[in-house]
Amino acid sequence: MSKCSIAIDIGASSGRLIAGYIENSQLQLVEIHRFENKLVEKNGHFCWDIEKLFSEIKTGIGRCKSQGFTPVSIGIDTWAVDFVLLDENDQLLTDAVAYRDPRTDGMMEEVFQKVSKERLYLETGIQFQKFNTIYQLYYLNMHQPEVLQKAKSFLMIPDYLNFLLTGKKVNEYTNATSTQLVNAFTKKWDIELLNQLGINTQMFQAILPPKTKLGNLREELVEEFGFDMEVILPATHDTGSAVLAVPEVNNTIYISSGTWSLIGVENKFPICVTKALDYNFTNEGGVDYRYRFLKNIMGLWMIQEVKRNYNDQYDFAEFVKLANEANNFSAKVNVDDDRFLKPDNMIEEIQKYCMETNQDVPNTPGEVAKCVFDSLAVSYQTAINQIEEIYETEFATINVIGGGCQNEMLNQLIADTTNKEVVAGPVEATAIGNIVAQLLALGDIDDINEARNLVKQSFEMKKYQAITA
Ligand SMILES: Nc1ncnc2c1ncn2[C@@H]1O[C@H](COP(=O)(O)OP(=O)(O)O)[C@@H](O)[C@H]1O
Ligand SMILES: C[C@H](O)[C@H](O)[C@@H](O)C(=O)COP(=O)(O)O
Ligand SMILES: [Mg+2]
Repeated sequence: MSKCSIAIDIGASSGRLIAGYIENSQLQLVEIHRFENKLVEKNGHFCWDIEKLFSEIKTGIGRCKSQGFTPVSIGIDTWAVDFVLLDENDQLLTDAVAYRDPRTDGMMEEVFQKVSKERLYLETGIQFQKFNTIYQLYYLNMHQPEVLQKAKSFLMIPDYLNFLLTGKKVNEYTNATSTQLVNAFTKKWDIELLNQLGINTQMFQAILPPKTKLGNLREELVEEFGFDMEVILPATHDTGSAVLAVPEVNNTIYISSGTWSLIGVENKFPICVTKALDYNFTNEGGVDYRYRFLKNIMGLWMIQEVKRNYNDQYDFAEFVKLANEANNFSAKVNVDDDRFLKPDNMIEEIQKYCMETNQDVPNTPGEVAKCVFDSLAVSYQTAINQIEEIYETEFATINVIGGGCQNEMLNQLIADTTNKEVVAGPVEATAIGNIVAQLLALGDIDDINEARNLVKQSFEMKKYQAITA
């Protein structure tokens, strides 16, 4: 039986359980279990099926031994901002409502009546996304105050899954920063801000950093699995784990390319200057209290929805092939328009946008896909220009990580549009960062530099240069 550490990485479109271990000075990965993640409608809201997700986690853990692995540790990472509330008996008071649910429409403006946008940004350094946790809680404050008053525990999605595994209730730092309720400098819950918004401060848990050893499994789970293991906090915000796996951060802009495209750089300090506010960049927490200066771009969510609209008739590789064949189609959309956050039909929304802007309307799967990929590349270029304006320097390399780095057409489009070298990989950057954080906690790796060198020597990266016309 091989000893390993297990990463549970659950993104907005898929989850995976990956076993990781070091052999021959390389990080070896074995995918043990992969499952779909998607929104479900529950009690009038878009929600995550948290019970199904935990069941999939247990299925994956149950498969380890049969695949020859004895896990010594496990870490869970997921998307950001979303949470559940527990009552005094640790029972769920809320569903796991998803950030794409329209309940937060207008909540940002309500909060600005109490706290200015400028103050929020100067203190938290977090980008203004209408689905941030602060606006979700403010919705509850306005429409279901009794729920907030009864709440004894606020747990973000990975925190809750950790609670189900261990019985321990903590808030992990990198994900807590995505709430826009953590002070970027003290790295603690901003109690004054919470009080000003009338949000119950008692339900928040201690904020603990990545590499914290949370404890062992609940007894009943040890019996169920036939083995125990340490539950360790990675960067439980999936993008925080992905960025840890970026092999070379110097002079590099990363694009964590999955359901979202998170484009940014790694810092040792927060950047909360006016220009960063104007361009809506964020300073999410990273491992070792570094900062992820980045912004959300709508991402491959758009092609995921196009795929769904075509009843999954084409897979992602086929969309790339069809887009390449539609190379004369040139209409583009502003991917960051809120209309693309959760449209009833993504294809129709893209077509409407093109009509409204007097462009050719995409009618074939290839034209729609090309419009999405071309539009993403333009949005990346804009964000890169903004980063270089704020940093007053040029970055030489763009490192695309995550599932989207398999989109060779988009990688080439990014190189052509930005005239920079694009390095693609690793695909499972998030899971890699998750495992690496565990190995750092276990002392198998000394520090982040050693971790990034291990990633560099373990995974192949593909390079793209701009093709001049
Ligand atoms: N073979 C492929 N070719 C092109 N794109 C791909 C391929 N496989 C996956 N993708 C892209 O990767 C995306 C999923 O990336 P992933 O990081 O797994 O997302 P998340 O973590 O948000 O669930 C898909 O939406 C798709 O656009
Ligand atoms: C809603 C957040 O902005 C989102 O979680 C983002 O931060 C993120 O991490 C998305 O990861 P995916 O793997 O789902 O693209
Ligand atoms: Mg992901």
